[in-house]
Amino acid sequence: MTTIEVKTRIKQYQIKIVADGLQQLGSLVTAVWQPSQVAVVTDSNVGVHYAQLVTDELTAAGFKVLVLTIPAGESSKSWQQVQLLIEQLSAAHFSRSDGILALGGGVVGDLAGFVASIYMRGIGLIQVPTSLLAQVDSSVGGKTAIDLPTGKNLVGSFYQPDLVIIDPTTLTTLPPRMLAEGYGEVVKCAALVGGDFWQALQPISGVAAILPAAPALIAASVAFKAQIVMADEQEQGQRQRLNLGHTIGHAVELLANGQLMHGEAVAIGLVQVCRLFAAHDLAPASLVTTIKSRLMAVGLPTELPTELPAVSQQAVVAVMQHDKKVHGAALTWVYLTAIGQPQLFPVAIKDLNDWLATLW
Ligand SMILES: NC(=O)c1ccc[n+]([C@@H]2O[C@H](COP(=O)([O-])OP(=O)(O)OC[C@H]3O[C@@H](n4cnc5c(N)ncnc54)[C@H](O)[C@@H]3O)[C@@H](O)[C@H]2O)c1
Ligand SMILES: O=C(O)C(=O)C[C@@H](O)[C@H](O)[C@H](O)COP(=O)(O)O
Ligand SMILES: [Zn+2]
Repeated sequence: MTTIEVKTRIKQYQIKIVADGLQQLGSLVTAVWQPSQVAVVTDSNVGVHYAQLVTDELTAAGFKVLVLTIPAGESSKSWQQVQLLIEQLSAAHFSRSDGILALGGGVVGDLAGFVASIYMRGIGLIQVPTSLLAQVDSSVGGKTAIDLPTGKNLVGSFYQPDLVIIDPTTLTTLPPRMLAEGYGEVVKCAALVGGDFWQALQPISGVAAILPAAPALIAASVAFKAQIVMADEQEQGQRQRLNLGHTIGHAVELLANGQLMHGEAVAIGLVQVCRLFAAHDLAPASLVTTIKSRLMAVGLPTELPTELPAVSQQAVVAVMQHDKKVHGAALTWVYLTAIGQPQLFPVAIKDLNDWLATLW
């Protein structure tokens, strides 16, 4: 078992990376929660595999369990699902002594985390991520969110969990496309860190190579993210680096309307931001091929999806104006001058069209 400590201004918790952690869930959870009611929020794919095991473990440990299943997919990060979950918690008389255990990918974690943060102004939350993306990124750091038609994650909170239990064994049921998209966030993280982490990606070729490397990739990603979150929980400064590839990625993901997964859109965003800053002579052009080769090695997309008419330059610029890195009249970009060397760069909103012109 690997344990990583996270200490923020108001919360201290542990991230535990445990092979077969679901089989030990009862004892892991009782280390932080007294027996009470637990709502296991999961989705229609993940619940089939793991809801029974989790329920049995929690019940044996003395908890009363309510399983709440949402439809799988990004469209569940919605007001409608927030309302449904909250009404179900209230109908079951959940109190502030009770908690939510988010069992699933980033969609479940973001939605259930948001609900935990607003129901009764905040109840207990444990993240049990089951996708690679959620294990390397979304379960850690306390960002919770739902989407609006105008942009990704526009409603949410910073709400740290009481515990994160990462069981890499759950990745054995994850479909290859989802394994690859989670790897998109690993490439982002390794590109920010550089050094041994970046070197560790060089032998990974083909989706099948991700699974055996996963425990080490998860530990490296989570350790890095925890450091950033501890230094800047609410993204006033250096946490913005974790948004590398997301300024274009989030806009493309939203406009693709379900055709691209988050990690796929981030993969496109990573390569395109390197192209953009190279075109403006602010970064070496060689970075484009360096990043692209790691993403293409597992079959991730790297080009703007020009076959989707909704993803036009004009539409991307319009969506970017809702990016949470807009401060006043400028949007802060994250880019790399080298692997392991992220930088921030503000661009005036009024200049975004011209700024992006080289990409289309
Ligand atoms: N809060 C954050 O810091 C943060 C960070 C990165 C991404 N995100 C968000 O996370 C979301 C993407 O997360 P995701 O890629 O995990 O998507 P997801 O939650 O939709 O999961 C991907 C698919 O895999 C399935 N799945 C998950 N685990 C499985 C398993 N073990 N076995 C079988 N099927 C499984 C899901 O049902 C879904 O169909 C996006 O909404 C993104 O904005 C949040
Ligand atoms: O944790 C963070 O901070 C990140 O930026 C991680 C991102 O990978 C993640 O997609 C996050 O949800 C993006 O947040 P947003 O504030 O840009 O919506
Ligand atoms: Zn992301």
